[in-house]
Amino acid sequence: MECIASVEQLRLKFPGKETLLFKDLSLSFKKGEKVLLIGPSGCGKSTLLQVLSGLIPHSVDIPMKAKHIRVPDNWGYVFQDPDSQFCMPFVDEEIAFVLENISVPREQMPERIEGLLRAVNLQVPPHTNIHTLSGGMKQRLALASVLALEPDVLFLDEPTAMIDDEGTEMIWRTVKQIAYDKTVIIVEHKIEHVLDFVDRIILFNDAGEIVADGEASTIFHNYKEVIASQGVWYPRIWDDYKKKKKVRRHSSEQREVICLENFQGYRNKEVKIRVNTARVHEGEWIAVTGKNGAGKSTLLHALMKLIPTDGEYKVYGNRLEQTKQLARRIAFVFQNPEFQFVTNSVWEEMAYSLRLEKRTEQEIASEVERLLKMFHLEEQKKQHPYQLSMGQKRRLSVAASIISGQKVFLLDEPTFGQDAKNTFALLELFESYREKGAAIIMVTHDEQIVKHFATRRWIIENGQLVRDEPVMPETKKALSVQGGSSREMGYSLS
Ligand SMILES: Nc1ncnc2c1ncn2[C@@H]1O[C@H](COP(=O)(O)OP(=O)(O)OP(=O)(O)O)[C@@H](O)[C@H]1O
Ligand SMILES: Nc1ncnc2c1ncn2[C@@H]1O[C@H](COP(=O)(O)OP(=O)(O)OP(=O)(O)O)[C@@H](O)[C@H]1O
Repeated sequence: MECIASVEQLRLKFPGKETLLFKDLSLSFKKGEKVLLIGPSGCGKSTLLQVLSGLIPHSVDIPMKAKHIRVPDNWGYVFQDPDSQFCMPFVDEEIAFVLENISVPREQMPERIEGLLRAVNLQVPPHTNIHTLSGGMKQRLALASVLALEPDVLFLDEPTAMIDDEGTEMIWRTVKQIAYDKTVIIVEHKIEHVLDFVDRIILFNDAGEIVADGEASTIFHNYKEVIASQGVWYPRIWDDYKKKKKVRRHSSEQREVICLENFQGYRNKEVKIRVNTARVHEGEWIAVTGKNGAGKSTLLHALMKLIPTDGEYKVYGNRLEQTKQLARRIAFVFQNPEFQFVTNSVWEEMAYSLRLEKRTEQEIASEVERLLKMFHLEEQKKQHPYQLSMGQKRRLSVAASIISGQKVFLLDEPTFGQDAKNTFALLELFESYREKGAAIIMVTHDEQIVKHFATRRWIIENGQLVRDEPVMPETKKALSVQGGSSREMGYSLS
């Protein structure tokens, strides 16, 4: 079959880095092939997609060399971070911009735009400001605007990382229908949704080398050990994890941490989140779940007073009115890690809040180094936070928020875009804090995380906390009879 994209002996080195990311990497893709790229966080999956599409070096000037590169003529690219995708302020204008580029007559545009929004189930008026969309809504729009192009080759870089389960299923159904005869190259950690679609899977190791390349139907069988050793997701990984999961201990302390009564959060003077009554205690892990756009991030923003609020809200019995006061008690991880970064290097980002606390340089250095190691970011310490891979950005945002030692955590999808190794390590770190009495409120779309780690669940629907329930006790019972430790699986952060 005809080759549509390839690289031969690719060598690439990021400025300021001592080592090559790819050392003579050769790879080719056939027309119509559906390929999934998997590998640990930071191994180079996104970079490779950018080389294959020609974005590197044409739009992003990175020194590279290759004996030969074949870039397809007509391609579409869904970026890992939807915010970097958009060039217009409104939803309809964003898609119209793409349609204009492929010469669709103006009078046909409204119908085409509505059809595309339906295809990704983005239920907002077409002339909505993109800035007001939730993370998952933005990802739906990013995909709609790429589908509008009708490209021969689709590069999809974790296109559903922030999309709810139902939406993820629906979006892949749409891609499968629209792109059944196209070439599709996918990077995706949520592999279960694409396994029936892809023909071929390529596994990379930490050094950006190919360690397995084969048919999708056999690769997990033939290379199971090497796949597991790289710490990437594979089918039924949670079953293996459960077998080795250590016994969960419940904190005996039940001190009240957060109290909410008739609490509301506003955006543009409109109530966007309402909580009639809720309590959070030490030792609780609350999973906040709900569809894209339901109001989960808005709830966390309200709890940090990043948006106007009213009603009763106490933290350890105190009414704290300012974000600054709250931040001393509560570690907050934003949904988009980039919104959090305030300095020019990974090291400085980690040191930032310790400097505010006027810690000594020696204390800062020792704490920063300890966490860099724990979060697998040592090699990146001099890099600008924006130059990290998505998984690394996510880990930096978590590490920088928890470094001050608060005991209450508001976490907005802290594991999205992570490989398995780092996901389990992060979850276990939080679990160790919870066991010692911390309180965790965590937004997630991952039901496995809810089942295995949460003690309670808050369901958000249409801007309201509609259910507050304990997580199925039999799950916890099942877990507590399992022995072993996570360390045996190599999932520990430390
Ligand atoms: N502009 C840059 N300057 C220096 N290093 C960079 C730059 N961009 C990326 N890197 C490094 O290159 C490596 C590969 O990044 P890439 O985003 O391709 O990884 P990835 O496999 O897609 O990871 P993830 O699964 O975490 O998204 C990372 O270690 C990253 O820190
Ligand atoms: N900056 C903003 N200005 C106005 N409205 C906003 C803003 N950010 C979000 N919204 C709206 O508030 C509602 C809730 O959004 P929110 O981001 O809280 O959803 P979410 O449940 O976190 O979704 P997701 O799962 O996609 O992250 C949505 O209707 C969204 O369009």
